[in-house]
Amino acid sequence: MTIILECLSHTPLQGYHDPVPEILAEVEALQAAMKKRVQAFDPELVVVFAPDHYNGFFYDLMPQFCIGVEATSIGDYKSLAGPLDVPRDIALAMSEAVLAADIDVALSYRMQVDHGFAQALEVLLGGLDNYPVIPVFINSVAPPMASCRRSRLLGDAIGRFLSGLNKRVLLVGSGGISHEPPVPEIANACAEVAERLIAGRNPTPQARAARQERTISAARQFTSGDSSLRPLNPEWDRNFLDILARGDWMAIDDMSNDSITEQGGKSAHEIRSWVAAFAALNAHGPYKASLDYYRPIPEWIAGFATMQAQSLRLVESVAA
Ligand SMILES: O=C(O)/C=C/c1cccc(O)c1O
Ligand SMILES: [Fe+2]
Repeated sequence: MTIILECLSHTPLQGYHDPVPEILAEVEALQAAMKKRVQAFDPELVVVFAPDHYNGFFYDLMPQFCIGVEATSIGDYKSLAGPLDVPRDIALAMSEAVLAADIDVALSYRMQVDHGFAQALEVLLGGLDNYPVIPVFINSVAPPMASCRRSRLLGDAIGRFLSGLNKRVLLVGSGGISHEPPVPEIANACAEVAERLIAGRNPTPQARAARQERTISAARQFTSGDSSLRPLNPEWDRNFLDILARGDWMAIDDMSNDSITEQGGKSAHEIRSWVAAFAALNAHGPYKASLDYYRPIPEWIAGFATMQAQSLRLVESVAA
């Protein structure tokens, strides 16, 4: 089995409210390089860890973790819509292995995913169904949330399962780092918004357009400095990325949910996708990681980063 990892921030604002052309070109070149790397690796299985933003998962029944046995992307903002090519038997076996490791993961035969999954799949794989993909949802916006430590344990259990497969596996983590887009919260929502958070599946095209317009206009205000949204936090971002590069799992376990919100913003909890992906890689043995890009991009409301990592076992076997 060979295994590599690619982690990346996502933002649905790409293509709606872009930074200056030099920065956009920088990110596009980076994304093209990631795609080329993945093509060269030619994965036989992709496991993607990502959050949802009240498009597929709602408070009518909000799991902390969910493995998709069948999944469709809804196509919010400019993200691709359509089915993912999920290898059902492997997804089921993975769920059993995770449950056997005492992580109570949910299972979905009709998972709906949004730009959190779809953007990463498009960037890395060139589409939603070009490779077999198992989507793993991690709750990152809907309090109460499980701890970062639990995401590490989820990733570890999945990594140990993957180690038993004789396949080339690509691990993907999509989300973060510091950012606080205008995602509503149930605690202080009016009845109409609360209903949307509890049971807002498949909104009307008008409701979807209004939501997207609110985010774009929030990004304009955020960029101009006239916003109550929590600012990006490059120092916190770099520290988190360094923790992952070093594999400092004690530091991960020490990250409280309150500290993540305070330092990184309400959507910084998406770092859980990175934590799970790195923990899955770590379950296979020591790894070597590199931070390929970091820049706070206010136009996208994103502490925007990409990292790649390889199992040292893979490096050794290639070098031998
Ligand atoms: O779901 C939305 O409407 C907005 C999500 C968003 C906005 C900005 C940065 C991100 O990472 C997001 O997921
Ligand atoms: Fe997000």
